[in-house]
Amino acid sequence: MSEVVLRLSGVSFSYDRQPVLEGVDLEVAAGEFLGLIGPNGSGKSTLVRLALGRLSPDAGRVYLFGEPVEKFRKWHRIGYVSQKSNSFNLGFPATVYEVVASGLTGKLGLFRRIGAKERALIRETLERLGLSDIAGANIGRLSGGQQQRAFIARALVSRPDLLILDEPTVGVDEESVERFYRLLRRLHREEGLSILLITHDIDAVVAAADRIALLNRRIRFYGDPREFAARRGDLRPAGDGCSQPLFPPASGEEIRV
Ligand SMILES: Nc1ncnc2c1ncn2[C@@H]1O[C@H](COP(=O)(O)OP(=O)(O)OP(=O)(O)O)[C@@H](O)[C@H]1O
Repeated sequence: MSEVVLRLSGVSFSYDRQPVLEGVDLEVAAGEFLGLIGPNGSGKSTLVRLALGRLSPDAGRVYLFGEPVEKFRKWHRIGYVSQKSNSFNLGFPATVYEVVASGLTGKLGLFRRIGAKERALIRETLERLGLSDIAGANIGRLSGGQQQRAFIARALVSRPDLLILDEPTVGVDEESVERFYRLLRRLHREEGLSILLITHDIDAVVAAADRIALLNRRIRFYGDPREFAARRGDLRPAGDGCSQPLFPPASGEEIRV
């Protein structure tokens, strides 16, 4: 049986008294690429915060690599690019190299210095993401696409087994978005990286992922991307009683939800 890198089992969560997630079951198997989609405010980022142990569920359990999240300590096994990375304190005078190096803090601890092994890891990661030529550039001066690659490089430098990306293509030009999906496919297919991608790029994620989860407080669909593509016009936001489909049928254009 293949390892499950992330499992949410019966997870419910409310902010104050407002329920945001109810009875969510979800897993990412080793080497799997799961696309998580859903309308604005449907609980996607909250699910990620629970998966990373930054919030505790009101009910249910979260496991990372088979361990309850509250006991999990091997954070270098997880690379995380948050929704806010692109607005990451861009006035801060950090170079691309320094941003990528900061991804090793979890592995090294805050006070251990970077040695030859770590420098090699950083160089290799910069190379892999096509950032070597701009390693010395100030992050604040780069294009959205270059910044995005720098944040992905920061998440990858500790050689994680699971990469979690929360809407990484927001504010990034079209060509960089295409390049981003090519990169994800390569990391997933050639390097066996497990990926949880939260996105509004439905067509792109349906084409790239192994499985799709559609969230709207509860999981509304969980399965094969081709089946999702065939059924997307029938999926309702609040179950069968609702007449409004959650997505229009595919039109060949990218549809934002
Ligand atoms: N810290 C918070 N305190 C109170 N309510 C919150 C907080 N964070 C999010 N919410 C609310 O919880 C609900 C789910 O938010 P969440 O950010 O998880 O959704 P999302 O699917 O990631 O949305 P989007 O696609 O817009 O990023 C929303 O109604 C949101 O307003």
